[in-house]
Amino acid sequence: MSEAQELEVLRNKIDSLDNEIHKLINERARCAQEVAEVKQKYAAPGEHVVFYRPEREAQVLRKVMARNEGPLADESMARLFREIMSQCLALEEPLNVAYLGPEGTFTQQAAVKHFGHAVQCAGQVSIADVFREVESGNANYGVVPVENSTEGVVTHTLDTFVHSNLNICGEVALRIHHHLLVRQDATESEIRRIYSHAQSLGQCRLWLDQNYPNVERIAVSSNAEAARRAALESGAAAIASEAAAELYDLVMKSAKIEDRPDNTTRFLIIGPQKTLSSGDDKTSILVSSRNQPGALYQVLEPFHQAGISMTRIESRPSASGTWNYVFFIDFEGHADDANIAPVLDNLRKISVDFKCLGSYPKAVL
Ligand SMILES: O=C(O)C(=O)C[C@]1(C(=O)O)C=C[C@@H](O)C=C1
Repeated sequence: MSEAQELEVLRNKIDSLDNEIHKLINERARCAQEVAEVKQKYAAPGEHVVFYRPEREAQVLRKVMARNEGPLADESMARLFREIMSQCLALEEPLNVAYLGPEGTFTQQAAVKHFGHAVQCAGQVSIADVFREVESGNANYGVVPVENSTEGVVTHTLDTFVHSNLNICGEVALRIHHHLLVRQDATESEIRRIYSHAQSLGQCRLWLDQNYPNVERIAVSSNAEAARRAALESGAAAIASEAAAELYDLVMKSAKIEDRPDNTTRFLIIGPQKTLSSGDDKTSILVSSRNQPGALYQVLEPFHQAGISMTRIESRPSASGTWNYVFFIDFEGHADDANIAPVLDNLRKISVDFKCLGSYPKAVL
């Protein structure tokens, strides 16, 4: 057989497989529409029907990864299913997602990674605005950064939870690569200012000390804003993502300049609903205690007793006079789990204030 003939045989096979896949995807979409009807049928009169089910989505993606035999990588296959589910959910209910903008931020990438491309994303100017959009019902869900492996916690996000009634219903981890971006017409000697978000300047501190020790570093509200300025001002550069480079027509002068190659940011999905157990979950709580000897020990000891694995603890000074410290604690498991519910009940009793910020599936992708 000639090359053309061999290709024709294989392409015919691909065409017929595509046909099958196409039919199956639409069959799946019709099923999702039926799921939506069932959800509506069983909702109480006037009840807000919740179409988005993070626990089910996590289970679907975990199953995809577990049964995958290749040659496609587990993660690549899960990303394909992520998109299929995103489109199926959009048939049930088109979602609006507020994220810490503007367009081109890592938070936007996190939103797309978590929800897929079938949601309507709206960039907000601050973390507080993301919370407000969801609280007012303008957006169904919100996405905010919460911690970075190099720079630590995003204090703004934690502090906003203190006065918010929203729940955490998901998490996303994103590997963060920073690039030094300049205008197409820029030359080395022309860089006099480098713009970026304070967190990103921190994540590239050593690289900047080595390569641009005498250049002014200016913290701005987001990396995308930094890119926007670098595009407008001569003598300016930005530390930002590849997406921001494309958006603002900048070129990458130096790529992957983050000090630590494993630089990762964790984002939270916030929404009005509580999430059911997916079988592999995390819970975030906020606990305040008095400034007295043994207070922190009292908070932590029940976790140890119950064999609950803590993944993070963060303390923040209390804004009100009544709280001396606020502890933000993440641990493995769901608030409804038999070994966890009594620990939370106990904490509720012994703390000055206590809030369960939400139980949610561990990030799959
Ligand atoms: O199982 C459901 O509840 C569905 O709505 C179906 C489906 C899916 O496409 O698999 C879609 C949206 C939900 O967020 C979860 C899963």
